Amino acid sequence: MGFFKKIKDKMTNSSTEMTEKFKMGLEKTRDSFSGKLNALVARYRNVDEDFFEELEEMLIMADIGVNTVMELIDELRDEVKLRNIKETSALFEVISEKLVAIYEEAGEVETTLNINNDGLNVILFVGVNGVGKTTTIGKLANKLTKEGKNVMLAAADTFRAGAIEQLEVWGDRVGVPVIKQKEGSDPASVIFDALQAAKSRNVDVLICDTAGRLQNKVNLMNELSKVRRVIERELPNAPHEVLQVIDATTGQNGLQQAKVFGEATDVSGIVLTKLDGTAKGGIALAIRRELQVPVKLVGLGEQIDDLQVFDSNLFVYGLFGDMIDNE
Ligand SMILES: Nc1nc2c(ncn2[C@@H]2O[C@H](COP(=O)(O)OP(=O)(O)OP(=O)(O)O)[C@@H](O)[C@H]2O)c(=O)[nH]1
Repeated sequence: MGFFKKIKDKMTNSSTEMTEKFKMGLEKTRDSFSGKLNALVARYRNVDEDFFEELEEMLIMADIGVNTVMELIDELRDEVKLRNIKETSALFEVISEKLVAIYEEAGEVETTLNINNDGLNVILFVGVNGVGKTTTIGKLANKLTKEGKNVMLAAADTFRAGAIEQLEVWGDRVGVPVIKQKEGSDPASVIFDALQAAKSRNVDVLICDTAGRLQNKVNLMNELSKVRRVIERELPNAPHEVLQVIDATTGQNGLQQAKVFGEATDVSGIVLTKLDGTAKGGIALAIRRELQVPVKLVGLGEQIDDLQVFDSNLFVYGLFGDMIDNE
């Protein structure tokens, strides 16, 4: 069975709404990626070294990451020999298969959030300013509320002007309480208050916003480790998730940010926002491969329900679209 057919079969487990979101959210990447791939295949009928060189360049341009692309090209070369593939047009499916394999080989593919059904769960959000952190917290609060969870927000980004109010707007919109203090107060103290409130009000999920000052790594580390210490002391096994938000449109820069945050705190998952706003969606694969941290959620648009659980098969569907539809 061809790989596109396999993806199509696997997609039957996903709702049509989810499938559509991935297809629409990845439109820019698909137009660029599939468009270039089609042109390349039309130009080089036969698989040869020149073809591989251009393919390599094209994949690097899609932000898949140099190391990942090198591995991918090596594997493609092997596959071409093994299956005795002569025509470039036969490579679409092999490429899609390798993209999924690259993602899955990097480790466990568990992308669901670690949320237990009984007791309080704490999710800590980290990331630099402007990447879509507050918006993502709002969207996640909405998603969890819809799933029947009792959600609370902690406004521990006490540094950026307007951050507390912005979170409150989301709290009102979704209908969940926001625990806050005044601007400039100690984030760890806000988190402490929020934990007490969450415990006494039988909250299922406490989502904590934090400030993202990348300019000063020592401050960032101190702040995050203090916040963590408070959480760990007040609730064993918490935080259940530390999610770093990365803006997909910043490409390889986002990868650099992730490395700094990774040194400041243990990150359990990545939220990749604004995938709909970039033609370089390949960054999702680079992050997985180069950081060894799974992409757990993706932002595929500005609407409240545009935050989706990442799925490597749906991602590849987003990249190839009609080719898979027409299988
Ligand atoms: N198109 C698109 N826009 C998004 C997505 N996620 C967030 N945004 C937009 O990105 C902008 C910045 O988002 P914010 O949530 O304000 O940024 P932030 O990271 O909270 O900023 P800080 O609070 O400073 O960390 C907003 O205009 C959001 O609507 C997404 O997945 N797709």
